Amino acid sequence: MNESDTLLEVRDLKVHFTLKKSGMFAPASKVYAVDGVSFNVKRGSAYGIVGESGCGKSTTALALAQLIAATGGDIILNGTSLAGLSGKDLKEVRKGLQMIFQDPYSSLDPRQRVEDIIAKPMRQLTRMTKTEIANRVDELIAKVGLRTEQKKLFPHQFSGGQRQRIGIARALAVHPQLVICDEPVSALDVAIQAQVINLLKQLQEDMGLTYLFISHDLAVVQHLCDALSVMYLGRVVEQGERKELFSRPLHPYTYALLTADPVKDPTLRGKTTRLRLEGDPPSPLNPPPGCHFHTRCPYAQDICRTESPPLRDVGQGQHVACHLVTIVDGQPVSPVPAFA
Ligand SMILES: Nc1ncnc2c1ncn2[C@@H]1O[C@H](COP(=O)(O)OP(=O)(O)OP(=O)(O)O)[C@@H](O)[C@H]1O
Repeated sequence: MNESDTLLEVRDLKVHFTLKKSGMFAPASKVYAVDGVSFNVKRGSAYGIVGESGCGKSTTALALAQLIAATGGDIILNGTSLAGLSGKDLKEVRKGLQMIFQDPYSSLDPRQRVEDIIAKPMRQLTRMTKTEIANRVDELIAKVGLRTEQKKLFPHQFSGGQRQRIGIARALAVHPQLVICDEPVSALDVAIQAQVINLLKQLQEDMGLTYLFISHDLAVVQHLCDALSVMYLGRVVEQGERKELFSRPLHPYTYALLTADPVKDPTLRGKTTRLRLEGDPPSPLNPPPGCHFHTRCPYAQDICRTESPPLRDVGQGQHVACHLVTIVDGQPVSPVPAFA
């Protein structure tokens, strides 16, 4: 990949939350919400981050959007490290990183008209004139499929899908370099989900947008994303291009996610053996030693219980953090069965 193709580099990102002591002599405890996450996002692409609830997806998104502070690591946008930026420089970077949130009900100010909601980032972050802002509001409203006269309405006068369209227009208002979508459709009905996903795809084609797309739903990620990382308990367990990862998952956790609901993905019907995960993920307050997944992995060996597997390049852009994946004749061999 050419250097200039990379819009975002995330290097060893860590977000550890320190919890208040429960008593005077109790030790302070830490939540290892994001614990050394690295990935690259190509300009003009859609990059997915998937995993179960609590694996650290939203925390990663918030840290990237500079809405919470990272504990460690670096975020490099367009070749510029964001570590230690402040004041005007930080404001400029924030402009380039806009978010679309999960809940279109709570993410829009109920007291503001739609035109003011969409205009707000332009008023705060740019020097655009009133006329320029008004024209851009009209342009964005049309782009997301709403009618111009609807700009005078308040959020409660819209359906969930329409509100998410307003959230998308607001995120695009200041021409962001990266649009971070945190579960943008999971609060919507299935039929509306498809409409919003198609709108995001259309906008990407029309405007050359780059997305970071956070979702627990692999079907949505498969539809929209070019490459992805699979997270488990604060770490990336597997990453690669969509085609490789969906046709040949190597990590037992990725395999379990992909085969969890074979009926939902018709392309996998009849080709997979289901790997059912028992129990919930352990707490990020007290992650298990070694591979975090070993407590739920049917293939776990002694080494998995003691040594943390690094994320290794296994060819074709695929990376996996599993002791049990080996390379034979240049090809990765995994303990999970290959799809038929
Ligand atoms: N401000 C905070 N203080 C302490 N712990 C936090 C805080 N924010 C998140 N966490 C914890 O960090 C872990 C990761 O949370 P996060 O919301 O990033 O996960 P997620 O994968 O996005 O899950 P979900 O889809 O349910 O939001 C969870 O255990 C969560 O309880």
